[in-house]
Amino acid sequence: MQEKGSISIHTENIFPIIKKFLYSDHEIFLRELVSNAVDATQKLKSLGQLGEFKGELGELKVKVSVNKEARTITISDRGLGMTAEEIKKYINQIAFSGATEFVEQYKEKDTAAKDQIIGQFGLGFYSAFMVADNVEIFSKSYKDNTEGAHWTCDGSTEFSLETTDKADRGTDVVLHVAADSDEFLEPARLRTILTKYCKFLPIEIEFEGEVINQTQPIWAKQPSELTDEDYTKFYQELYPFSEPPLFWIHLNVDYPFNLTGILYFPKVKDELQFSRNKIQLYSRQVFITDEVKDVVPEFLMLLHGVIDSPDIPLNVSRSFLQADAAVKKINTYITKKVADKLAELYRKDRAGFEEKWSDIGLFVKYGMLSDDKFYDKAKDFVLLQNTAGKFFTLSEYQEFVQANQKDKNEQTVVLYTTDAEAQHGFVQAALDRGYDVLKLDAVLDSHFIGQLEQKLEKVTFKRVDADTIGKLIEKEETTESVLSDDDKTKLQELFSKAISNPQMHVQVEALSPQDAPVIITVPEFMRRMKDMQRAGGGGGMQMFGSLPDSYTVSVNANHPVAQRVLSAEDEASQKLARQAFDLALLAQGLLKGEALTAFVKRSADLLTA
Ligand SMILES: Nc1ncnc2c1ncn2[C@@H]1O[C@H](COP(=O)(O)OP(=O)(O)OP(=O)(O)O)[C@@H](O)[C@H]1O
Repeated sequence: MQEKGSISIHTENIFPIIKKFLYSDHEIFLRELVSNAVDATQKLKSLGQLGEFKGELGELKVKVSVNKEARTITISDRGLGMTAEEIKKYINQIAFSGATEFVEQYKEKDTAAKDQIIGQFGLGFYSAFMVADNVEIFSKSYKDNTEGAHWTCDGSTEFSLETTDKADRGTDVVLHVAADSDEFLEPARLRTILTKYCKFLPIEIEFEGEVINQTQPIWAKQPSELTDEDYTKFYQELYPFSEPPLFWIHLNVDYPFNLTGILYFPKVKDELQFSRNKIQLYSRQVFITDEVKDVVPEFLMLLHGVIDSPDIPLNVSRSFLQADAAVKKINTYITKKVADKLAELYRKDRAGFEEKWSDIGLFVKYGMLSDDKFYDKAKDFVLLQNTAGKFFTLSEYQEFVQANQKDKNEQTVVLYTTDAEAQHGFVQAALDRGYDVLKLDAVLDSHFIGQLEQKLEKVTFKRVDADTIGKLIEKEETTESVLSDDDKTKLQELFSKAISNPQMHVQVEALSPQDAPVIITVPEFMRRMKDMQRAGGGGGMQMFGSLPDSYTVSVNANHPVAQRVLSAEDEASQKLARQAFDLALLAQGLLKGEALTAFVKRSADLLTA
């Protein structure tokens, strides 16, 4: 039998179009052809199990070979094969109908829309023409009494089909590599492509006498069959030379969508660094991409591992993915699983959970900020740590501080430091008062504070240096001033003059005599505004500006220094005031440059006076 025919495409020259516009992704032809071979093999295995195929399965490897001289790449399987009729139906009609549809839609669109369309088609068999100018199929069906078939197509819409002597069941696809695709004749290149896409295919793939894949990756197994070692070993295989993961989650669901996978929590410490160890996306063990944006919620992109789902549409553009219902469900499912796993770790091993907190805190806070459902779960296990190193949950902490840190308006004031070293004086003052101070010094903490204030009732956060200790948490009782109102005004004027900086707002306050003579603070509100401005990219100038616009300088009316400044002679009084102010700057880490030099000199003078 010999037949010539025309593939039912009504558009001329579709191959040049496709070839040109899919250029960047040419290598996927191998993934498509090898997965077709694997599918055909698996179908035969199923037929065997169903009793519809009674012959010997024999060795079922898929073999990939390359012949540089002959300029061919051959993909051979011992799967169910195709008769000539089936080739006409499956290759000429099915495989090429995708192409026709593609070109039809493609013709009318502008460039941006074209990019989107390209993404929407599974290329399948047809992608062979991205690298070959002639493709042959030699196939023999598993069915009894069928003849081998030989199909040839040169990339035009013409094909030829004839019978052939093929002894063995299965299909050989032979690509005659085009002149512009020489790279694919390099065995090293092919090996790289195979390891990228086919490393976990369920049927053995042989290349240059070696099996290149693991047919049973651990995510396809039951968690009960696996040990911790299996999980960490697999992690090392995925990401060689990486630090071992903290823990992992084995995903396994088959309704209402199908999904398996393993997500690993890496050690991330306190950085929002997007790692190179990305989550890999598979569909039935075929690698698809490691661009999992939209499939995995953004805050979980810091995780590592694999996700395998036949329900994730392949070769689709981003906007398509975002709208896809299955993808949305997968997203929700993964978020829930991660929250459940964290809750379980917290419940079962609180000490271990606290130990890992510096690594997982970031995920948890990021998750709470970006997903309300996650917030609802995580609010019970998110941890706060105080300056003494003790951990609390949100409710434990509120309970812990509420007796002491309620202000006169019944607001619980949570005190925190963003840098326990630099703010040491203020932290100490708060602790001396019997208050507790939290360490909130991580990347996302300023946002996290904002969220907690919104969600928790009657709770406000204040950084320890937001005010003088007496006013940080305002109580009913007030300390009496030993100074008269006149003296207070005079003191205020003396200090303003000595400081002579419009950014410094001097006020005289009745603090405890044990407090410092002068204290510089930045009101919480003001500082947050500044932080926001900075985060919003206020430009390099603001980034490196050493002072915020406004500081509060509280002069302690009850400190002996106040009396001395008031009673000293003009020049000596100014010197004292400046010295007291510089001390306050020093405590805030703000004394620098010329001012610091002057301070050191003045201190020496005062010591010898
Ligand atoms: N090696 C093979 N052995 C047997 N049948 C094959 C083989 N390769 C392709 N086919 C048949 O040709 C059809 C078309 O293949 P093609 O790869 O274009 O699309 P597909 O595999 O159905 O979908 P996809 O776009 O996901 O690859 C297949 O469905 C299958 O029936």
